[in-house]
Amino acid sequence: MLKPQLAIRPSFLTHLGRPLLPRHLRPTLAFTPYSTDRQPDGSPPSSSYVHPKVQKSSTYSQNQPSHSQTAWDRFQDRIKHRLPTFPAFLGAASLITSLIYLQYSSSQNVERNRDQQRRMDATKEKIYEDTGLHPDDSIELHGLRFPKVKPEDSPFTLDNCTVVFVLGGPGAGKGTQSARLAKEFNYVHLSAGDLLREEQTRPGSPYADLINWFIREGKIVPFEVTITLLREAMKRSGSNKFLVDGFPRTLPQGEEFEKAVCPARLVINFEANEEVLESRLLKRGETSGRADDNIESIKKRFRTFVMSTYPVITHYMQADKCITIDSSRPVDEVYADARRIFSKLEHAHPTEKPKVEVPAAAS
Ligand SMILES: Nc1ncnc2c1ncn2[C@@H]1O[C@H](COP(=O)(O)OP(=O)(O)O)[C@@H](O)[C@H]1O
Ligand SMILES: O=c1ccn([C@@H]2O[C@H](COP(=O)(O)OP(=O)(O)O)[C@@H](O)[C@H]2O)c(=O)[nH]1
Repeated sequence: MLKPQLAIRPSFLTHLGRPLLPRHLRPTLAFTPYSTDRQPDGSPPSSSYVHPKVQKSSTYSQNQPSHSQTAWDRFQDRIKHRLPTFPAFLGAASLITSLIYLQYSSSQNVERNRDQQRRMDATKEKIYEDTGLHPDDSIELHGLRFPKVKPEDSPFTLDNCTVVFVLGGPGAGKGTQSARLAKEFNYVHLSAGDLLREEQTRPGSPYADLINWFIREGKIVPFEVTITLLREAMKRSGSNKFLVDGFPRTLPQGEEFEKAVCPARLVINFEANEEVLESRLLKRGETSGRADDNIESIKKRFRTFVMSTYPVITHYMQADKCITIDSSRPVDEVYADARRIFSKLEHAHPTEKPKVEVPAAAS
């Protein structure tokens, strides 16, 4: 009985080399039939014994290379005798080329990095000479260089504290109402704007130019500066009840403050339309001496409020932590609503806002 047996033993190299050969040189799979019958001399069947009927039709004449040998056969022979084949040669060549290229590019990188380092050192020296601030400990923003503030250097977390954020557009009456509330309900009133203005005029403050520029432009001073000033003021006060007026100005500021210092108990939003706000601010500008109470800065402040601060109010409204008071009414009327809220705050459940009905702001 004849059984076919694969003469080509599958190996990685035969598969590797096969596609490189032109189609007409590729072998068709040749079978070397062998017999399971006993051999003519009576010895047991052997895979090396080829039946005479099929011996002639075999593609391979066993160990003897013949003139009709194909390129594939020669390739097979080379593998068998562990001689280098074309794909192996190609692989080795590409490996060597890659190594040479890697070596070349890494030496180029080293040179480029050295060059960059030299340029950075020169710039740092110049910054140090020009500003007296060490470049590694300072930041440049809008052409202004100021020392890096690291709130983690002065950690301050309050346990058992009550913080109420007082928000609203510029001129909404945050400062006016907060001052009265703080007095009556024994809170410490911290106006972020006032703290920044104090820092701006403090002799030797490295942040003076920076704060001046941001306030005049109606932009929000980098948070690290403001939170540091707030923390210092909170520490100094020795209290644990704060009305934080005009802060947070952005969502990340609120998140950071609540995480690092203390969660807000409540948010009061004083609301009035831009027409009312503008006329109040222009009037205040006649005597306030503030660099931002002029029409150009006011317009910019309105834009910043809508873009950056209103989302903070919306966020706390959605969290059911915010009460809005119509502040376009006279000061006393506004205060009457505000004090009703604070009267109930002490007795309200610590996670709930006080249930007080206040008239909606006119749109
Ligand atoms: N309810 C009000 N009606 C009229 N004027 C007000 C009222 N509340 C505050 N003001 C005045 O408007 C200006 C802005 O008030 P302020 O409390 O400084 O606002 P904010 O702190 O929100 O900028 C101040 O001159 C203040 O006296
Ligand atoms: O947390 C704050 C509070 C205030 N400001 C700056 O201080 C200015 C005045 O703020 P303030 O609250 O004193 O006045 P408002 O604009 O609300 O009338 C703002 O326009 C900002 O430039 C800031 O950058 N971060």
